[in-house]
This record gives sequence, C-alpha cells and structure tokens, in this order.
Amino acid sequence: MGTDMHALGADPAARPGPADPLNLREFQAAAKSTVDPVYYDYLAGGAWDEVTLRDNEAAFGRLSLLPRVLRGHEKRELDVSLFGCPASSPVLISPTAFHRLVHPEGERATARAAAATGTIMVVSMAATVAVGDIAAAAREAAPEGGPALWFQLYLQPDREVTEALVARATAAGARALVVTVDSPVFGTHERDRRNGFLDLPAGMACENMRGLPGGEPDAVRPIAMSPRICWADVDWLRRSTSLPVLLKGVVHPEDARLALRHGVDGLVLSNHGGRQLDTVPATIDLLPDIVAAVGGRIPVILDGGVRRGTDVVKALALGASAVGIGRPVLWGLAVDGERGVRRVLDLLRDEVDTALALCGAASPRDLTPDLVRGRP
Ligand SMILES: Cc1cc2nc3c(=O)[nH]c(=O)nc-3n(C[C@H](O)[C@H](O)[C@H](O)COP(=O)(O)O)c2cc1C
Ligand SMILES: CCCCC(=O)C(=O)O
Repeated sequence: MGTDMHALGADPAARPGPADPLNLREFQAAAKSTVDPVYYDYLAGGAWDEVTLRDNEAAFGRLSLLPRVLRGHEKRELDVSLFGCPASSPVLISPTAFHRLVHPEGERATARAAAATGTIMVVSMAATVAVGDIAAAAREAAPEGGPALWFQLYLQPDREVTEALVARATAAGARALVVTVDSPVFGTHERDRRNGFLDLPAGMACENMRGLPGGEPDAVRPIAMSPRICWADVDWLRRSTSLPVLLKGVVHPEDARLALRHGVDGLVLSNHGGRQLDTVPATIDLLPDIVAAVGGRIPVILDGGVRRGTDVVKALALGASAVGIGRPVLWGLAVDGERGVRRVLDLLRDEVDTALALCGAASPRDLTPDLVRGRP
C-alpha cells in the first residue's frame, strides 16, 4: 500500500498492542479502571454542578474545521519556542497536584516523559515531589539542554514564603513562573466531600512546602489560597524575579488588559479545568476575546478540555500560542507511569501532525481563524 495508512506500523516497537489505548479517551477509560475510585473522582471532578467541566470539552465539539487544499507542503513542523524554551509540539503539561496519588514515582515519572519528548512541564506548587528532585529526574532523561520546567505558584499572603518558593524553583532551573489567579478560595468539589477525600494519604505531602520560613525545618506548610491577593502582589513578584511571569486563570478581557499594564509576560487562559468557579464559559469560547484584548503583545496559552489533535488545531487557529493538558497526563501516568505519559504526549502530537496536514498547514503558524467555524 502506497499510503502510510498506519505510520506506527513501520516500527514494531512503537506498534501498540491490542490492549494499548489508542487515544486520550481510551487512556481515561484505562485510568478509571485502575485508579482508586476516590482518587479518580478527585482527578475527574469539577466544582459544584460541573457545568464548566463538561463545557470545556463540549465547546470544542461545537466548532468545525474548514481545511484548505492543494497547499503543496512536504511535511509538518510542530516545534514551538515559548519564553526561550524550545518544545517539540505546541502542547504543554498544565500543572496538576499530587501525581503520587496515581503512581509511586509521581512527578518524577511525568518529568522524565516530558524531557524525553521535548515537552514543557509546568510543575505544580502542590507537587508530591520537590521541584529540585523533579528537575533532577528530567535532567537524567534528557541531559542535553536542561529541563524545560516552569513552576506554578499560588501567591502566598506571607511574601517571605513566596520568595522562598521562587528561590527554590529558580535554583531547580525553572524557566518561567505561572501564577494561578483563579483561586482566591478553593472551589467546592462535591465528589471529594461525598468521598471524604480531604487530605493526602500518609507518606505523601506537598514537598515544595516543606521547611519554608517561619516553620520547623521539616514541617510542611499548608498552601494558602487567599482572597487578599491583588495586582500589587503581581507587581511585587514582577519586581522580585527576572523569570517570565505568566498569569493562569485570567478569563475576563479587562483582566487580560490589566495583565499587560502590570508587565505580565504571558497568559494561560484557563478555568482550572472547571474546578474553581462553575459556569465560567469554556476556554475555547473565551479565546477570541482574550486574543483580541492582548493584541499579539504576549503569548496566550489555553487549557481545558483538550483531548484531540483537532482541539489543539482549533485553539491555535483562534490565536493560542500553545495549549496545555491537565487530566490526560494523569491518565497516562496512572496507566503506565513514565511510558504512559510519553504515550499520551506522542499520541496527541501525532494527531496534531495529521490534523495540520489535513488542514493544509505545514506548521501552527499557517493556522488562521478562517479555518474554524461554529456549527450551525
Ligand atoms: C487533579 C488536578 C489537579 C490540579 N492541580 C492544579 C494545581 O495544583 N495548580 C493549578 O494551577 N492548576 C491545577 N489544576 C488545573 C490544571 O492546571 C488545568 O487548568 C486543567 O486541568 C486543564 O483542564 P483539563 O484537565 O481538561 O486538561 C489541576 C487540575 C486537576 C484535574
Ligand atoms: C492545593 C492543591 C491545589 C490543587 C488544585 O488546584 C486542584 O485540585 O484543582
């Protein structure tokens, strides 16, 4: 057969076995059957009625792609560069807490998969492995070039604590700070309340919070989500680090404009995967307004509900510089540790490559808003 009907077939080692998940949805199903149902609910759940959680995915389905033909490209170029970090695809790993809940290696395994595939990983402040140890694992997997890790931060009311966290992340080699601003309080996850999942099991902790100023040397400080945090705190952070500062969780165009005025370097358009304020619109529906507000001055990264290469292509066509995935990484980790995460990242990259080709695009730069239509 002349076409590469099954491109994976060329390399027997890469060929999936009959039971291997073939797409992210199949990874979700496989994760659901292996993860403790209480932990699975924690990963899967959203806030209150989970309207936003469902809509993030549904909204991609309400958009169609209108491809161009006969564009004469040889092959695709998926690489992107964000804040000086080269990445092999426009898909990055959004920060998610508690990876050791689903795999004993936790964030170490995720970081190895990220490094091996050339993917940017945003390390959660609520990681169950310390950022320095995550960076060491990433370096082992890809010694050349260093790890492309960014660090996610909840600004703490005690600035000394935030300063110490930033110092740790910087020392570990983090290349950007992602400040999550959609969490003045923690969203209400009723699945977790029903299940009584209120704390990490014994032997697991938020390791980045260990031994911070104002506490005992080995004590783990609770992560504060504080409604007192305001733009002045962003200004302070901007002054106190030379790393790029991104805000994650800006959804109102006026806040996007404010972010520009406060010298922010990038935005992650996110509704926290539907886990904070319920009934916020799907991120893909918000994207055109945020892109217009920013006017190309800083990159906009979108996350929430990205499950297929076509979702990635829609977001890039509507002006995102890259997208993030949250839950799918945890599904891969739960199913097969580092290998599972690699497979999730590779599958999505292959889908993006094929979808680009079918759109007549040779790279994300060729994607324009006219390729996306609302369904009638
Ligand atoms: C289990 C879980 C834990 C999360 N932990 C964090 C976190 O620690 N910090 C943060 O900024 N966002 C956190 N998020 C939100 C993700 O960064 C991301 O916005 C969201 O998962 C994207 O949606 P998706 O899961 O549909 O891809 C978490 C999401 C999940 C599902
Ligand atoms: C302090 C833990 C934060 C985890 C989180 O952001 C989430 O579960 O969505």
